[in-house]
Amino acid sequence: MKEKCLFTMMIPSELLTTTKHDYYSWIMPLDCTDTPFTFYQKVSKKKLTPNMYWETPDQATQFCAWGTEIFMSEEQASLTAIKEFSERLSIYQSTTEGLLPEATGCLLVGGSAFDQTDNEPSETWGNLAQGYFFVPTIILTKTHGQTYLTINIKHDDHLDLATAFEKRFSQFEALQKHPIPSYQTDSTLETEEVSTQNWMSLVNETVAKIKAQPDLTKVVLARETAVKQAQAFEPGKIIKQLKQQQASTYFFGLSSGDYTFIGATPERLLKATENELVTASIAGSTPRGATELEDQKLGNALLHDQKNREEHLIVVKRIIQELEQITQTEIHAQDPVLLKNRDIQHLHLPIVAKRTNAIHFLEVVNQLHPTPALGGEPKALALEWLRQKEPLQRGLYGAPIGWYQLTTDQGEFAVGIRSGVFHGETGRLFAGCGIVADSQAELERIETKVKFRPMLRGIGGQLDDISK
Ligand SMILES: C=C(O[C@H]1C=CC=C(C(=O)O)[C@@H]1O)C(=O)O
Repeated sequence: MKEKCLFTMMIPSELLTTTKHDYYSWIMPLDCTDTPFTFYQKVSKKKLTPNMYWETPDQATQFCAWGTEIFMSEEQASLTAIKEFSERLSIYQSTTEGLLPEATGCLLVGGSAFDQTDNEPSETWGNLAQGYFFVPTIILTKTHGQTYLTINIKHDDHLDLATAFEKRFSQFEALQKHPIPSYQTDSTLETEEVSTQNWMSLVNETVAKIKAQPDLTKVVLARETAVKQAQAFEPGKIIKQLKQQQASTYFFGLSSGDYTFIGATPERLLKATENELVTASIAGSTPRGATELEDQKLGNALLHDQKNREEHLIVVKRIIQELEQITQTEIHAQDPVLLKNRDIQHLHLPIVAKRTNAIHFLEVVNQLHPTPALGGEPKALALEWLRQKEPLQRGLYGAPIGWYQLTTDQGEFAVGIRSGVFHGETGRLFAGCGIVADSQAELERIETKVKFRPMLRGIGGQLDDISK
């Protein structure tokens, strides 16, 4: 009882008297031994969904978000629909901070579908198939060394705000008291690359198409590995293993019901701050070497390889063209550098544009997605080819995943690659690669095999020889 009173007194008084907003958002700095990841493990183990975990490659920002009174799936989860939704909302926000810290407050979190016109029901993706976004009730964020708790309450005519905030805070405190879960050791994992021969035939067909139709220069083709084990996959355990095994990637997990999309992607789609739009071109790949010398040789060869440079330049040109159009300012392209992850190295070029005019962040995300690193060039022709020929359902694979701060029009989306979707004892991992006129099916098969590795490691799979 005493704790309750103390807590009620902490609620800023203006939050308790304000009315007529769609959302009431309270953001407070917190001294907390739990990290967003330890919290995520608890939330995920208790199957409190929807939930989302997010961590940036530099680890500067992490959050665990869960619970909701509003979620968007199916056609409501398209980038256009969530933009319209965000424009209608009126939010009252109370924070002791001057500026709202990153990934705190009234957020929309989640991911859109790769192809927002795909409305096939899906066993693989469940209700994530066409994208899934939610406004979380509780968010534990750690950003630039400080932890924050956000509680978001949706308006209701009969709402007693003090009671509503108290109830959420008690849920948060109850979870804090829970121990961090421990996990069973893995049971035997079965993995099967799906229809590899058909996929290689499609690579050959796509090369022939590109040669025959010179205005189509690149198509990114994806394939799947089916995975299965005796006990259900545990998202907290998978992300824990991913985090132990590699650095310098985003880590994300998005769950709705029994379906979870997980990944360790190196690729940023777009970060929007007040003054900048920050994106990157990542395309062109080679494996890591077994020794430092071999690694350097492979990296140098990649930097000077004409086919890979071309694949990369297609992405750079398109992103710059889109951003120049959006911001009405000129951007000068530099040469790419190497981005090295545990299993793979890429050609990488960060691209920064000034945020000059009142362009909606979600509109820029919509405009950029899919870049030619995931779709192809030109976008429309490549997507048409994929819709016609690619048999798998991409769902959220290769699509924007991240967070959007509704009160500031800022946020960050990564590209959902090096990823997989899990449901009970089964899962599907995805990997794709850019096909251009010079592509060879066998080399592309090997490249995608390397790209399955991060997630295979995360679920404790065997890593066989990439050439097999
Ligand atoms: C489509 C994927 O990677 C993209 C990102 C980086 C490099 C790529 C490449 O070299 O082909 C792909 O465009 C994937 O990992 O599933």
